[in-house]
Amino acid sequence: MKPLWIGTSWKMNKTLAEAREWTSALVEKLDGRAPKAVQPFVIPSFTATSTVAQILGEDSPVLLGVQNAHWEDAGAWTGEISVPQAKDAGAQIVEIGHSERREHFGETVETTRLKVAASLRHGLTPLLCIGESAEVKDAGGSSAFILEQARGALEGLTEAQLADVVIAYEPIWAIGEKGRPATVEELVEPFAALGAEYSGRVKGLLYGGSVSLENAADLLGIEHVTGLFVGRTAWKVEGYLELLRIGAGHERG
Ligand SMILES: O=C[C@H](O)COP(=O)(O)O
Repeated sequence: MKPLWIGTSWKMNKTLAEAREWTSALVEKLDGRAPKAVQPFVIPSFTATSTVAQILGEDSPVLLGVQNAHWEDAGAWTGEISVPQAKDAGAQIVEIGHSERREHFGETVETTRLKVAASLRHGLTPLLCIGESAEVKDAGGSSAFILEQARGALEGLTEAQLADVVIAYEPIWAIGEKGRPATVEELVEPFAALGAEYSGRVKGLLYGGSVSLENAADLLGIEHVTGLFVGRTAWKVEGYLELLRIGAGHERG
């Protein structure tokens, strides 16, 4: 049975002192072991990547990621970082295509495809985020929309490469302060569509968007869901540890 992936992106939050505090508390509580059948991961801001890597230490049960990386290995791309630089700083995961990057920073299906390929080329796990707007959902187009995003980004991969990819379905309407938590009923169909195409072929099919201590267990119970990608609830380490406990206690069919 593959582990449940339970992780957090800090988005544009946390000073180095805050990053140290969160990570040190996590390391102390985990004491070198991941909770049963759970793969924890954390995705800090770029500035904290190497600090978090040092605190996690070598052979940590917690994987480390970056929130974005360019598809070129180096060059005149002001403001960007490359996958080799992310790897050099200690990252094992590259988050790609979060809706905030698609909306505000011009991320497209084509750039997500290039970034997935670059991550795999350097042996890092692409964490591909997909998700539809409220307008697309209201028009009944959620599953078709997210499948198009996934297929576009993963086009041309071999089965072996696909097996290194993690997909996170994060409906835009469910993310952040302005989002509304999705009900289990609303997520069954999109996950059935994703599961029909990718279940068993990718490393994980995660759900993200207003995950809380109240809804986490129910979300993990949705067919084909094999993990959670969490923002606000995990930014306090106690919240993250509680989510890991919920994951460890989850009975899988
Ligand atoms: O990357 C995480 C997601 O965007 C979810 O954020 P949230 O849990 O604060 O809604």
